[in-house]
Amino acid sequence: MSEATSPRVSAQTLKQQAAAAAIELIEPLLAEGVVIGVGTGSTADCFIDQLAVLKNRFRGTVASSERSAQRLQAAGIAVLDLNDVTSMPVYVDGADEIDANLCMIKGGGGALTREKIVASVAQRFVCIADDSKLVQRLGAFPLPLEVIPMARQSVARRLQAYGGKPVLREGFVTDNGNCILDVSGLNIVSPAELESACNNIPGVVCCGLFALAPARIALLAGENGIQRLGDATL
Ligand SMILES: O=C(CO)[C@H](O)[C@H](O)COP(=O)(O)O
Repeated sequence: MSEATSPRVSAQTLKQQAAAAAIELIEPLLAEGVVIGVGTGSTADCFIDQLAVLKNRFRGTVASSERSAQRLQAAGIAVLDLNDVTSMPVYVDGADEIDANLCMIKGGGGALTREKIVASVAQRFVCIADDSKLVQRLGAFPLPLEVIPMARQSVARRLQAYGGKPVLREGFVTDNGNCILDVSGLNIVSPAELESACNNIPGVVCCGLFALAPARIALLAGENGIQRLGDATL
């Protein structure tokens, strides 16, 4: 890459900046008894690392993956079973793509099902990412679907009927013991309609579209600072 086109700020720094913006946003919510939902991925890792400083100011977390649970525990942050938690004020996670309506494609790390479950219990989803994740239309990133292994071929045929090109994520097993199909070539005109359609395919455990319940706030870090989309207040 030439000097003229090389970014001034590294991708890792942008992720840390997005995570820091989320910490600043949620800090007023922290109190004894409060549980925070925590996502999965390299940006969520930055959030976990920064949340560790505040670990004595809230009850604990629910993690969206074994990977995040391990990182939280290593940081000394309590990890709770979702079955022991009735409410969470916020869920913080990254995304593979996000559009202006705060609909997302998630699941690049394969944790989409637990991410959607934990997010569904939280009152609001705060998406943190570098601004390269902001797209005009979702779908350049292959859409991940978690699928029951016995149904991977039948699900793949149904996705082909939608114009998709499903590829099995080789050698990958989700935390729930299932496989992932990464589907490219989809023309995602209506993310919510496609999410509903995928949800209705027998054998699909979870679709990586988060459009029926999009993020409420996105904090996108770029060379010129944090771009905030969505609700004006938390
Ligand atoms: O959905 C996810 C994991 O299943 C992640 O949120 C998504 O892949 C973004 O990850 P990263 O922050 O590493 O770019």
